[in-house]
Amino acid sequence: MTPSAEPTAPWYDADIERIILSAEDIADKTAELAKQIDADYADTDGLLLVGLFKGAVMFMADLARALTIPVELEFMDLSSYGSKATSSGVVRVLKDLDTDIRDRHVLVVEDIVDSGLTLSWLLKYLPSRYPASVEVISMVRKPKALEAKVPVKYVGFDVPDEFVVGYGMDFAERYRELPFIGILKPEVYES
Ligand SMILES: O=P(O)(O)OC[C@H]1O[C@H](OP(=O)(O)OP(=O)(O)O)[C@H](O)[C@@H]1O
Ligand code: HPA
Ligand SMILES: [Mg+2]
Repeated sequence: MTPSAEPTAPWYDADIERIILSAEDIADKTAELAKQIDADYADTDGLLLVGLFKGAVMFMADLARALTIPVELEFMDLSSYGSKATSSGVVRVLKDLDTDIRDRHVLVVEDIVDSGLTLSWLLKYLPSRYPASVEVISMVRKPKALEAKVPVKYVGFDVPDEFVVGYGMDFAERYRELPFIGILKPEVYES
């Protein structure tokens, strides 16, 4: 599909190499994952969704509305990328949890798992707060995360090892609002 086939943000066409997941692909997958999660947590008193700023905001909003079990929304802000296209390798906590997660069923919501560094750090940190359980959902996953064996229970799509943007994902804070997920032209982040 060419970028201009999506009825939005034509001013970004020049920067997007190709769309890999349309808004419809994303919505269909969200509904499918929500159904699975509804069933998996049917016998619990509900879920605490922990979204990571800022990338997971779109997925968090859509997933929360697609689920039928009771959910509460919580956000953390961890950063390892800054304005670059490669991870700095160091995870910084910019905003911690505001609530006590003890005995709660936690589902970490991510837009993307790439090197797996952010998630590996978080999965070591959260057990220190004694949740009843911790699982992870991510709309997309890169091959490096698969190799690193980061435990992502619910995965929307496996995507190629290229820099992707849209549906919450940015490059230098741009492109998050695109309703689709596309590959950013390398000349945009190499320049
Ligand atoms: O698996 P990793 O290699 O750690 O990369 C994935 C993380 O990187 C991005 O966040 P970023 O730190 O760029 O912040 P943002 O969500 O505000 O864009 C993305 O939203 C994930 O949280
Ligand atoms: O490919 C990516 N795109 C946007 N943000 C990211 N954070 C890690 N990998 C990516
Ligand atoms: Mg980012």
